[in-house]
Amino acid sequence: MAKKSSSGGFLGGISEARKMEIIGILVMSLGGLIGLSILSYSASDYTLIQSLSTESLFSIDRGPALRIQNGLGVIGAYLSHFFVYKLFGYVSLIIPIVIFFYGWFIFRNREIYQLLWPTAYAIWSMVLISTILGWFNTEYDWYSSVWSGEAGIGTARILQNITGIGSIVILAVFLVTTLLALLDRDLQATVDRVKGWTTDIKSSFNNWQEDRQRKKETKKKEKENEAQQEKVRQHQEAEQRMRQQSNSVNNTERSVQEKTSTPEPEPREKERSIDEIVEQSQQQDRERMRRQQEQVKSLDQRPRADIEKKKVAEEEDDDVDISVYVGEGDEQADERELDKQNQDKAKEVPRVKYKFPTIDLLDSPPNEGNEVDLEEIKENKRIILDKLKRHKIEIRSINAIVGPTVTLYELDPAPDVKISKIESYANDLKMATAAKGLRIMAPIPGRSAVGIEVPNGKRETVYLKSVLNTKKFVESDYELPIAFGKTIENDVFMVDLSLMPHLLIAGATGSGKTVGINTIITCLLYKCHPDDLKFVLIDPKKIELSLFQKIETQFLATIPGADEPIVTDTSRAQETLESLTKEMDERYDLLKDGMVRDIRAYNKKFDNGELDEEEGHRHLPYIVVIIDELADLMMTAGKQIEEPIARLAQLARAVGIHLVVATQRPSVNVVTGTIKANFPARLAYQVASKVDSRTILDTGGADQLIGNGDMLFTNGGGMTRIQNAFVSTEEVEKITDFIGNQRGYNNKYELPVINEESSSGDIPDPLEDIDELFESAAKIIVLHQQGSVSLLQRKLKIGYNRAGRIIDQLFNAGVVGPYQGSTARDVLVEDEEELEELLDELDEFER
Ligand SMILES: Nc1ncnc2c1ncn2[C@@H]1O[C@H](COP(=O)(O)OP(=O)(O)OP(=O)(O)O)[C@@H](O)[C@H]1O
Repeated sequence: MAKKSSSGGFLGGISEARKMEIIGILVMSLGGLIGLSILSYSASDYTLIQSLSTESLFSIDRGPALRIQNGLGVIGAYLSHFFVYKLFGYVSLIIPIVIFFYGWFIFRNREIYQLLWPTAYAIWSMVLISTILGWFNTEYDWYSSVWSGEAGIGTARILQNITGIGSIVILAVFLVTTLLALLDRDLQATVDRVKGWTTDIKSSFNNWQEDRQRKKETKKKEKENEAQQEKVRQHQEAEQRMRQQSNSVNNTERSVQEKTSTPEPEPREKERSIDEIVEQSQQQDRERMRRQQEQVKSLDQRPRADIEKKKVAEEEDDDVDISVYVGEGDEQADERELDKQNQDKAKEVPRVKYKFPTIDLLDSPPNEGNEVDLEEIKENKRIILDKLKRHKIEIRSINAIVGPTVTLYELDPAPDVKISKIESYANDLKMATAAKGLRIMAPIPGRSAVGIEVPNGKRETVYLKSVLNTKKFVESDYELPIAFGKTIENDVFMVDLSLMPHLLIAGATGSGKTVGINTIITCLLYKCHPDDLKFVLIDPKKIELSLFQKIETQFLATIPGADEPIVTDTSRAQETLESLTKEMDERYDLLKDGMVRDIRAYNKKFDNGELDEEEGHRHLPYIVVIIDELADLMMTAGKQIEEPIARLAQLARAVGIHLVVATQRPSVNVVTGTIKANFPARLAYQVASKVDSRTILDTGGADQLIGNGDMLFTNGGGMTRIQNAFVSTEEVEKITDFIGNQRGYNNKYELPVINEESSSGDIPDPLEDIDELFESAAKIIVLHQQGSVSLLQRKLKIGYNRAGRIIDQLFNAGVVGPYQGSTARDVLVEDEEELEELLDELDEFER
């Protein structure tokens, strides 16, 4: 519903949208009436109205006024005299047409500034055409002045005075170029339209094929399901028979054992279908990861011929060639291209009026490209060769690739040199170059060369604008594109977060993590509409992400009743993560209901109107959860935080929930095995030690980085060194102001309410809604002597919330002790015998 205007009075009750519609109609009518008066212009009307007295206008007998031929009467006679006679003749018709269009734009609530260029074009055409017609009027008496008006004739005369007969040639040239400009625009538009049609036809054909395929698969699955259910039914019947037999033998035993072994067709089926979705999406992820790894590899193996090459003069005292390369980097896009694309994208979502941040909010780099210090390169070459010569290692040639932060020296050793030997002299080389951050790759992955990265004396800041304003970023069709920065070859390094699917970041304090997170968020803000993306920001340090509270109504998702848009305390963080797991479960149900495999297919189906809103279907935005400082959370809440993170990381990829988790302390008790196993994409800034580097990257290297956004990225395959793009706090502020000052959504995106009792230990009535798995759960807990939610999740293959609920019921029944934070609850029942007694008591109590 349109929001009512808050101002009081008569207009106070009218919504903004309705006001615009009324104004639009008024303006369109004005245009229509002026048009009518011009079209019905009659030269005699003006003489007639001059003879009319004011009284005659107000007399009931209209008399002479009746003779006015203009469709708008006396007013029309005046208006048309002004427009047709005084201004540009009938060509003045362009003016009411323009006014009409303005009215239409207001009526449809469209951006008026889009009419600026067409208005200028229309006015220019009006002056030009009336001048051409006026020119004929001045030359040929027979030609009526109503076509050009006095203004047209006047401009034609002035032109004739200045340029004589050449004036008609000039006018003809203007006319042709004006027409060309119009034709050109339309031609492009026509070509685009035709292209659009062919792609539409293609995509609907593909959709049709996909649909057919899907239907086939669904039928197959249904058949399988039926067969499975039949099996389960038979199994149940057999059990039933057995139960009846054993009933007479041992009544007590039956109650516990049978319930444990009875299969549950409904939840099983649900689990199975979720498993299928997960399995399929994992398979897709593996495939994507393989492609990304290939991409990274191809970066390493790229022929050097396609980058700009400069050769340093050879030195006299040695005969080793050195060639210096500077990557040309990615092609820059037109300054306005991203903005234009975003304007179109915003129009496609009429649900909310939204303007993407414009590229000019980002600072322009002071100078393009990085300077190459040839002296420094020569000096490093000399040191490297010198050292290696002393160890009798012969090098045939050297390539130096100058990146924004480091220069990579690629050494081509003589055939008899053992490459691993060079690595053993790493420390020696480090001492000799006195360079902090020297990294040796022996060999460079996929090549038979040795790489030595030496930091540049003067490093180049990679401005975010120079990364975002490239064709690569602008034209990318990634769902969640992140352009981290530039590689050593000056290429923009870009990934799709929706494919990664989660990202683990580590870096010592001051290494550039916060800037890195700001880069990630900014990239997403420049490419994603708030309808398609929400952030959940968890910031225990309280200040790092506070800048983003301004975009609350557009981009932030919170739990209901949250007092702050950014989560800063641990218990809230825990609640939020649990709520996210619930959102994930709900999304899986929606996907299952919609019979689709992932969020893309689901949204496509929903947007095509194939899913019913009344059945709870909705457009699902991606949710990017950013945790800045995992260590703080893990130290205070441990398992309570780890569990939902691991569960989200394992399962949430298909439903569009992605995690970006950063930590200063990548120690094993923060980045635990469970967390690591579920985060294949890792990003390391400079860390304090080799051990830290191993924890995050599974290998050394991050300890050799040199801070300020120097980073290593791996997605399970190779490792890429990147200089993180720099975005300043001021730039982020400008962007968040730009977005935050817009009206946004009436309601924030709220995550589902979690079952309070499952996390806080509130006590539900023990006799109400006892879970079917209650007794099985009790047995498991007593058997393992461990009152933990995750144990039940694993053993019973159920969700976190359900497991939590059962634990609370077990607490009420006296099987486990109270909630004790990060450690598991105490088990109060010693063995199965005691448990059976307790359950019997409970049975009696129920009766
Ligand atoms: N990509 C970059 N390019 C240039 N300078 C950078 C870059 N990233 C960070 N810096 C510099 O390093 C400083 C520290 O960065 P940042 O605040 O991101 O570190 P941090 O790892 O978040 O530290 P902490 O954990 O203490 O908050 C910045 O103020 C900036 O001057």
